[in-house]
Amino acid sequence: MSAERFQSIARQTLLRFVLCAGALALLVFLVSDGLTYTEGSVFFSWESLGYLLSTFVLVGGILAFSIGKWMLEGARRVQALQRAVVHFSDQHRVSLEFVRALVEARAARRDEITVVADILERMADNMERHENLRMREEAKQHLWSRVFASSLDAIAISARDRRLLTVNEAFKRITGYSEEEVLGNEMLSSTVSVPNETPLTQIWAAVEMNSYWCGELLDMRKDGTLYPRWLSLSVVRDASQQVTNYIAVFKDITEQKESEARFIYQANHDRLTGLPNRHLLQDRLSRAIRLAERNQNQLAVLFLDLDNFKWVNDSLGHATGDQLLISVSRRLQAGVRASDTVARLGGDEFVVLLQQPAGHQELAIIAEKLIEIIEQPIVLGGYDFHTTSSIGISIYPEDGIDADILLKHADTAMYVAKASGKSGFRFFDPEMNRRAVARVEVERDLRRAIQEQEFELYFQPKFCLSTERLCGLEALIRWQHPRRGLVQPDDFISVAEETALIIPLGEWVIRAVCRQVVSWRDQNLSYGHRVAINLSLLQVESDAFVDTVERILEETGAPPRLIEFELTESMVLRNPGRSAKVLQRLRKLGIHLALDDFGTGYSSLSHLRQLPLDTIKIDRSFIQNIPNSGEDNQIVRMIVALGKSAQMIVVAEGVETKLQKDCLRALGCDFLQGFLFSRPVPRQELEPLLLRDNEKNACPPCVGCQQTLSEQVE
Ligand SMILES: Nc1nc2c(ncn2[C@@H]2O[C@H](COP(=O)(O)O[C@H]3[C@@H](O)[C@H](n4cnc5c(=O)[nH]c(N)nc54)O[C@@H]3COP(=O)(O)O)[C@@H](O)[C@H]2O)c(=O)[nH]1
Repeated sequence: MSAERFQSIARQTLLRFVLCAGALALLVFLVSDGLTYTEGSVFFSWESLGYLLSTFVLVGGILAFSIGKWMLEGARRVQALQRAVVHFSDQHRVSLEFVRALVEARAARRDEITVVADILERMADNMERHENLRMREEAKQHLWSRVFASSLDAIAISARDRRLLTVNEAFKRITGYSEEEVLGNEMLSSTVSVPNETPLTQIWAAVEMNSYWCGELLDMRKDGTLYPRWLSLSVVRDASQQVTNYIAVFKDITEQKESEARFIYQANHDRLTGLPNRHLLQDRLSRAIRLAERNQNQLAVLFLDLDNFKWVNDSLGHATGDQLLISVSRRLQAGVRASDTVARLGGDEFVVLLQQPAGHQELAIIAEKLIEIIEQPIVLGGYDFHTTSSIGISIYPEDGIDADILLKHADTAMYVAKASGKSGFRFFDPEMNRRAVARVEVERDLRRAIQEQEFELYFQPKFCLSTERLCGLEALIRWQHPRRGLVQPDDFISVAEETALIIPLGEWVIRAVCRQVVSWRDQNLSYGHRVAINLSLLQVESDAFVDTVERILEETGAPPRLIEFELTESMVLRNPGRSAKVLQRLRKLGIHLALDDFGTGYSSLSHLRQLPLDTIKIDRSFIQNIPNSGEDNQIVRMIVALGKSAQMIVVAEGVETKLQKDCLRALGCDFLQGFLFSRPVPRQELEPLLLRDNEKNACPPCVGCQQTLSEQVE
């Protein structure tokens, strides 16, 4: 089709549309193959020109082509296309709505399609949209000014020279300055300091580079008071990326800082005493170590533990225990320099960190002083209360070069101080550490040994002085360690007691003895009156103890009269009221009760008389010095006399010489036990010594045996 013909068709169509449908514009395209347009033109009615020029003229033919192309495709897809929207993304984001689109195919020629677009209401829509946009813009401006005014955060806007142009209400409230007073001032001019001493120039450089900076600054109010503020500083740039303004948004973070400080304080201090806790102590100790390393100094860690705190807590209650801890913490603080640290690790454990001690001698003086000030009476619940403490000392660098090791070694030394009689102090030495490590191994092995039943009983005979015959046995535990061989009780009983493993271990001993006495009875083997079993404090204090004993007796069928329990004086005196009750119950079961190691606990026999005891065993320490020590002779004589007057059997333990034996005979002892007669021996060695015929070989009546014999007859 020629260009003239195309123009002519277009004009005719335009005319028809303008006349018939009030069309404002006409787009005419020539599509040669039914798909691709080859030519196009846009015609506008005179009425529409006023509106269209501003937008369409700019894009001219290209726009016409785009619209035409779209319409062609649209028309093909939806034959009856009535309504469609096309968006053109130019700067003004013009949206054209084609109200009606008609496709008119001129049948005469297949390659000739005239697309007529009737653009109606478009301009009115555009106008309305422009108006809406303007109003929205105004509303936005209004909203922004309200946000600016009512923001709780202070906002300050400066020009590109950083001189303030405007500030909001929050700014005035926080800083105390009016707008007039700060306009023209340089932004951030009231800053006093920046954490980490970052210079302001560095902050501005960061803003220039990243368009943003935020951080904490210390600022001065108009009244001269300082406050921390959290500030965000940003840059406004124009289209050519030139800085036009700076915006500072900040808030007063005093409260936030205070609550942060409170949180940090709580995380680092003991709630009860206000002393540094373990966490803070470790931090201070690590710093002190670094400093000492730099300055080639020493420092010392004193680990302090109260000797009877558990008793206070259990007997006088937790409130009293708390009072005691507060009082101790104050005394400790008063006892050292302000530059030293007193910390509470928990419970009754305190640590004193001493900077630059002069040496062992000075440390010993300080430790003694601390023990002494804690020993001063403390008024608890209206009463004067005395407490003692034990201290372990470790020194940097000789005992360790890191915080954990120094604390661990001071703790080990404290443990040794406590074990060697309490109310004292000890310096750490490597031997202590070796023992501590060995102790951990013993505990681990003991747990396994209890599972695997690696224990066995040895028996040490007791002899009657008047008849010189076997009159009883003491059962003594031994541990057949798979690696270490036979382990003596002194090497594991204390660990078992500390770890409470003595409860299952003690139960094993009682059960094993009960089974043994039944077995010997069944074999008609006589060992005298009974077999003694050593008890530990923890067993006696355990609520279930008497029930356990009763159950074992029932389970094994062992006659209670064949069993004797040995308790030490210190065990009984620890809680006399409770001990008396336990002993009464055991006595009621028919079990004999002996007081072991008598004479070491300074208890009066009159006190002990109130307990249902059958036997007292004079401690080996008195026996070993007789007959040479007149004093010990005297003590043994007295114990024998007191025991007799209380109708108790008196046993002397640790008899090693004939002289001792003769002396004890002269002093009137009933039974003797000791290496002179026999060491503890295993069952296999003992059994050949046991007598076959009960009747014939039983210990004949003697002063010491009267009581037991009468019971046997019963
Ligand atoms: N709670 C438990 N404690 C127990 C148990 N078995 C033993 N023990 C206690 O262990 C301590 C050490 O016991 P052991 O090594 O068996 O020593 C006993 C005797 O061998 C020793 N002894 C006896 N005669 C003499 C002597 O002439 N000289 C001398 N140097 N030592 C001698 O005394 C120990 C028995 O003492 P005691 O108990 O006071 O009668 C020891 O304290 C045991 O109590 C257990 O099963 N449970």
